[in-house]
Amino acid sequence: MTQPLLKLIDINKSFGTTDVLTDINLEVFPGEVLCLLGDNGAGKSTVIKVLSGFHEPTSGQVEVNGEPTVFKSPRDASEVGIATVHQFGGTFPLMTIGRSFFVGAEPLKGWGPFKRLDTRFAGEVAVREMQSLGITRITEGSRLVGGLSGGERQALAIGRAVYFGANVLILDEPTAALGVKEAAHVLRIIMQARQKGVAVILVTHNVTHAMTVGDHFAVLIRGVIADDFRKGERTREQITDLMAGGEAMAELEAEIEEYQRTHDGHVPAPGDLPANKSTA
Ligand SMILES: Nc1ncnc2c1ncn2[C@@H]1O[C@H](COP(=O)(O)OP(=O)(O)OP(=O)(O)O)[C@@H](O)[C@H]1O
Repeated sequence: MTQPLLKLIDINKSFGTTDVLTDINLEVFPGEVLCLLGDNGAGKSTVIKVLSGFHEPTSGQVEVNGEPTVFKSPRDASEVGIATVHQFGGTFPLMTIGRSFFVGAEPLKGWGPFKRLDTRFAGEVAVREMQSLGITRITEGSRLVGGLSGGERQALAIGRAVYFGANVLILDEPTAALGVKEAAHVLRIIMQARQKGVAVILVTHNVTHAMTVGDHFAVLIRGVIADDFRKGERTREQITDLMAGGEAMAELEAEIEEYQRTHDGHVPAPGDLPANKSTA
C-alpha cells in the first residue's frame, strides 16, 4: 500500500486543564476521502486546526509523507500542500471570481511601477478550473463572488486549493448550509478532487453525505476516536446510533463511575443518579 500523505500519531490537545483530544490516530492516503464524523463539541474543529497548523498538539506526532513534521503556523501546513476550505468557501463577496481565485498570488502584467493584476488571465483560469469541477454555468471571471450560490463558492475555493497544489484538502462542513441539489454538486466535486489523487478530509455531521463519498470513516466522541472503519463495514444506522447515542452513553458511564467512587463501589439504585437530562 502507498504511504499515507498525512498521519496523526497519538495526538493529544488540551487547553489549560481541559483535554479536548485524546490519543488521536488517523491517516489519509492520496485519492482517498476520510470522513471525520462527530456531534457538536466532539473535537472535529480541533483536529482540523492541528492538521492545518493553527494549533500545536500538546503531545503526539504529525507525519507528512512519512516524515515527522511540526507545523508552527498555518503557513507551514500550506507549504506542504494542506489546504482547508471552510463552510462558506472563505471567499470575498465583493471581489470578482478571478481576483478571489488568485488572492495572495496575483498574476501581474506590465513592468516595474506599471505592474497590475492580469485580470483577463485570472478570470480565464478561475472559470476554467470551476468548469473542470462541473460548474459549467459560470463563464465570466468578472462576476462577483457575492452572486454565486453556496455550492459555486465551494467549487471556487476547492478549485483554487487544487490549482495551487493542495494534496490534502480539508473540507469543514462543506454541505451544511446547502440545499439538496447544491450539496450533491459539492459531493461530486469532492469525488473529482479524489480522482485527481488529492487526499480529502471531509468533516461533517451528515452521515448520508459521508457515506456517499467516504472511503474511510472516523467517529469522534468527546475527543476520542470511538470508531474507525472503512466503506461497507458499518450500516448507516450503526453510524447514526453511535453519533447520537455515544455522547449520552459516555455521560451516563461517567455518572455511574462517580457514584461508585463516592459510595464505596456500590451500584446506583433507581433514583440515585441525576434525572435524565436528555429529552431524545
Ligand atoms: N481554544 C479553546 N479553549 C478551550 N476549549 C476549547 C477551545 N477550542 C475548543 N475547545 C473545546 O473543545 C471541545 C471541542 O471543540 P471543537 O470545536 O473541536 O468541536 P467540534 O466537533 O468541531 O464541534 P462543532 O461541530 O460544534 O463545531 C469543545 O468542548 C470546545 O468548547
